[in-house]
Amino acid sequence: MIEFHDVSKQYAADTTALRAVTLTINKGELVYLAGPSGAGKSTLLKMIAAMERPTSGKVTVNGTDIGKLKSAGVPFLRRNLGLIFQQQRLLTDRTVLANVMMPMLVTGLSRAQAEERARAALDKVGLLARANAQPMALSGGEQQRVSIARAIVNRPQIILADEPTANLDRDSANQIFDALRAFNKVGVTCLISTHDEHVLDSGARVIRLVQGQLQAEAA
Ligand SMILES: Nc1ncnc2c1ncn2[C@@H]1O[C@H](COP(=O)(O)OP(=O)(O)OP(=O)(O)O)[C@@H](O)[C@H]1O
Repeated sequence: MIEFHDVSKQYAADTTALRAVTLTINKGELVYLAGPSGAGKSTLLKMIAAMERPTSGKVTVNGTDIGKLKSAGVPFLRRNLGLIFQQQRLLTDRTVLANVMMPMLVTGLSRAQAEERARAALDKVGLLARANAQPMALSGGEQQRVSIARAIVNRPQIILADEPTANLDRDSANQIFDALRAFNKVGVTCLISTHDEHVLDSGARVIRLVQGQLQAEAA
């Protein structure tokens, strides 16, 4: 479903974010992407969403070659992706419910349908009772759960989460991981980056990057 073949990414002559990365993530897998700050985790995730292109090598997502994807094809690719990225903050002047409804209104779903699905998504992350709150009235962990609800409302096949527990305490982080694992259980492929390896569950598949290079996976 997601394949990297000998992928390198160079931002500038002296900045190489990924070096000859080859990996396959199958449908339905939950994979953690670990590694220190600057290791290339965000770059790898951005490539799957066509927010960055490989300098060399090939990235395919559901059979689509990201390097060859025209800009008109990007929305079609992203329709299958639930993105939880730091730069996609909640709109602070809208309610929690309005934030979660937004991606559906963009795709032309009726307000009534969008609201019904948004409420169901908020329920799944345990925040239905806060639907009418303003995001700033929520804790950091709650805001991140709203971001998860917003990412999953269009029923994506793949969730990409970039450091979804950054700046959260242990309990809040565990709630985030529980929510993501629940979506994985119903078949959504999840790729989650983190530099906090304490939160990884034993037995999970962990892909580790160091200075842009993939380390051998533990068997
Ligand atoms: N848009 C960009 N332009 C130039 N250099 C960049 C850009 N994005 C990332 N880099 C550089 O590429 C390298 C990898 O960055 P990346 O953000 O992928 O790492 P990361 O593992 O996600 O780090 P962090 O955990 O701090 O987010 C770093 O040296 C970074 O400075």
